[in-house]
Amino acid sequence: MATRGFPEGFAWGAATASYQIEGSVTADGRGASIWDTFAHTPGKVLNGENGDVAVDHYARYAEDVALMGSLGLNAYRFSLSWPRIQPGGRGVNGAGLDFYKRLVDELLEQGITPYATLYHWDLPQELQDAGGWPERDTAYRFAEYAQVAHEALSDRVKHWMTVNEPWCAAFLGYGSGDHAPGLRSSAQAVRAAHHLLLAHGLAAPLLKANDCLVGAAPNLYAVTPVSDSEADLDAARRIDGLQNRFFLDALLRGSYPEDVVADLEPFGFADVVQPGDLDLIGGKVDFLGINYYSRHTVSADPDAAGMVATSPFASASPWPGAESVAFVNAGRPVTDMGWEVDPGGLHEILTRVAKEYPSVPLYITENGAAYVDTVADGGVDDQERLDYIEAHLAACHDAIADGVPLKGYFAWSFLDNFEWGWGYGKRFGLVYVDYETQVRIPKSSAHWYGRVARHNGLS
Ligand SMILES: N#[N+]C[C@@H]1[C@@H](O)[C@H](O)[C@@H](O)[C@@H]2O[C@H]12
Repeated sequence: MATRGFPEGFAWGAATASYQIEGSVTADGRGASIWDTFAHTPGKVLNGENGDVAVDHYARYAEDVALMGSLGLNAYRFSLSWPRIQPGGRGVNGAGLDFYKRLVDELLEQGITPYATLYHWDLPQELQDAGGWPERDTAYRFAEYAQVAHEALSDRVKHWMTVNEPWCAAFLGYGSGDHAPGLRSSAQAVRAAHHLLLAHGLAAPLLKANDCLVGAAPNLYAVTPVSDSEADLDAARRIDGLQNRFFLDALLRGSYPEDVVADLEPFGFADVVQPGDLDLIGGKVDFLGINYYSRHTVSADPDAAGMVATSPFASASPWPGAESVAFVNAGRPVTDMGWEVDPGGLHEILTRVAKEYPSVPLYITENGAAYVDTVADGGVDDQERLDYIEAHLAACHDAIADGVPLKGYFAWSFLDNFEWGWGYGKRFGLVYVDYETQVRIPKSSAHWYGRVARHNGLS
């Protein structure tokens, strides 16, 4: 019995993404994505690993959904592979859509509510060849893709997210180059950031048809200066602006923060936004997803590279707006990613968003931790990951008690999977995957989380 109960109907889920788990990258007409190209480029992914096989979810989806059901999850967040549905970024590949129809039918059969993300970074390569996200037309191609997917699935999928972590897609993909397509241009990065939001704005009205709800899933961080010096306070303002307020204001208010626009002026940002764009972008969500992992603790440092470890090859070039900002460790325990464990930061983000952007239902669309896992006696005892999730769920419970309209939580991730630049070197899953045999082993955190879901709360 839960002593710290959550609201009735709370969504207890786990999250994944297409390129990270599916594999079968040429099956049934799938085209190449920028991550196929990037991962096959030497020096971009640890040990030269890629998502060609991943964890074979395209073939094993029924087994994986059955495992979700047996554990007790009532929701599942997954992403659609754009190049599986539109191989060259245009048209319709029925065989690609059929996979997602099969997947959704398995979920519904298990009583699991599907939450579909349209863009989790696997842009069709042909659209990148035509300019990618810095090119305004890509936003219109996305809206067409969204229409195709929605027409095929909206009879069964009622929760849609347009873009996952547009900050990563823009600033790591086009700014630092640590993510696909691996370009390093601040001007391109800020263009990409706006066009990802424009893509959301163009698609959102289309996705509401057929009684559907639409959201987006930005990655938000609590941000703290190392001191109250003017320089450190400004460093925190800049990072909070670019990481959080740029996306929250656009999505929820239909505006960009003036200070952030000024910070981005050197990169030509003012030329990117066309009249009417922000009216298209703002106020379209029925809910907001929040991906939360940790807090940024920052200081002003003219010699700083301004990067958080997002890949083993983290470049020295800062993402736009992070010049002369150092990201420091404040002494908290860290996960295998080197990210500080700070559940208080999640409570801070939730209560801040609820206060500053009121009346928007919220979901934690990603939260979780990488730790080194070891199989022993046929099981995996991942107490650190369990403790991480429990502490963050306790922060969610406190936030709800403080009036935050939190409707669900998705652990990242259901399965160990391809962790972008880290390849298979970082395990975030509730379920362990033996990458040689593809055998799944629910970790102790999976069994515990399933009990939390079934009891709708923490003990
Ligand atoms: N790194 N890391 C883990 C996790 C990544 O695997 C997801 O694909 C992203 O949405 C987000 O960055 C978070």
